[in-house]
Amino acid sequence: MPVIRTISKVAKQALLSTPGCGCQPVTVAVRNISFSPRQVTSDASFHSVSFSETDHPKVLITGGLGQLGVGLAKLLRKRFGKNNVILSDIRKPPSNVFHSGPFIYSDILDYKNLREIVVNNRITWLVHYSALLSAVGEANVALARSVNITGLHNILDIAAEHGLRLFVPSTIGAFGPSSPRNPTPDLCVQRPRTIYGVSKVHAELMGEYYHHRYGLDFRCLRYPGIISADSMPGGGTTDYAVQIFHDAIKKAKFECNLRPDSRLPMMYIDDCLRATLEVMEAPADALSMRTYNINAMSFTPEELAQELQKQMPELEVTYDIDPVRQAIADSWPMNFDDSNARKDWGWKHDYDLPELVQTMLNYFGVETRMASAN
Ligand SMILES: NC(=O)C1=CN([C@@H]2O[C@H](COP(=O)(O)OP(=O)(O)OC[C@H]3O[C@@H](n4cnc5c(N)ncnc54)[C@H](O)[C@@H]3O)[C@@H](O)[C@H]2O)C=CC1
Ligand SMILES: CC(=O)[C@H](N)C(=O)O
Repeated sequence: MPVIRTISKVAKQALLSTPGCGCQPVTVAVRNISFSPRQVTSDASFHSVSFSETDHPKVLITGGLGQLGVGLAKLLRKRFGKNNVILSDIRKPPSNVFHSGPFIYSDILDYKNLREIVVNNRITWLVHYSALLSAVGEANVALARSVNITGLHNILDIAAEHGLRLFVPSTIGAFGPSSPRNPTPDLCVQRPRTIYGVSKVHAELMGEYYHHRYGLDFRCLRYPGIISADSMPGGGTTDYAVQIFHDAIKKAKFECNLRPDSRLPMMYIDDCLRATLEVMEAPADALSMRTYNINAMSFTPEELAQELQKQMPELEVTYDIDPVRQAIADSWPMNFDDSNARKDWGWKHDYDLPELVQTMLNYFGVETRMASAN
């Protein structure tokens, strides 16, 4: 078993050369030692795509047809050029998305297909958005485990083999009932009670392990619940904060599936996508950690409804609690401490609750006027 012997020899040397007490991270760059974290045949060799900081990155976004991917592709294409950002998913793209830039089929559970896409397109940045979210994950644990954990393993191995910069989002859902909830710092107890949360803690730890062990340029932000106007959420606990706008506009009525006092951290999508670009562009030496909380605002359904009612006094909100979502919300952070992101790479949000509500209503107002003009 020549490959395995070589690996253990290199690993041993790396461990032995660790200075001091051995508590320093062992950084072994994949490209320097020609082995991959995945078991490979002895004649395989890996070449990282050399990415000079003056070049534009070539970006692949997985799970790109969900709530966040299309918006991120738009932002990155503005910055790096249309053809340098490839959206991928297992679903069929709507025609406006298909015609707005490169789109490719990619199932993250198909390792060979993923590797082919990375190689053929000379990908240098990978944004890994594929996932099953909290409520959908509880309804289908086996699939969530497979997509969120097995899929992540494929992504990590491919990113390490090809020297990619890898972004994987985590979430407020990576914390649980034994975490401090108000506020929740970056480093504290993480014992989530959902398969979604467990898979995200796994992603944080595996990404950081690959960073220390193989030199993978892993970057991770824990997103709050994200609110967007032109894309719908994919089955999470914070979805109510998007749905309320749609129902307010359509029917002036909204039935909320969380208790009126369920406080959760939230963020407008533009802040979330900008944070993602900013942390991806941050110089490595600015990052004292590889996983950061980011925050903007925290509110309850009642507070969101009151802010909306300032502009739409006719809006009626009732409550019909979904016990699964409520139990999840009760175990998540109420306020998020993102002081490390602010200190290390200058994170600053633009939208608080009043600006969020105004921006969402403006968006729908424009749409309504356009619809009635047609
Ligand atoms: N939207 C939010 O409020 C938050 C999102 N995040 C994270 O951000 C990322 C993106 O979130 P959203 O866009 O909201 O998710 P979403 O649920 O809207 O979209 C996920 C996408 O993954 C795709 N997918 C599922 N199985 C796949 C597979 N086998 N191969 C390839 N793609 C597959 C789905 O088709 C879907 O388009 C996720 O990792 C999520 O955990 C984190 C915190 C908050
Ligand atoms: C906060 C999240 O991760 C997501 N929106 C969910 O509610 O599952």
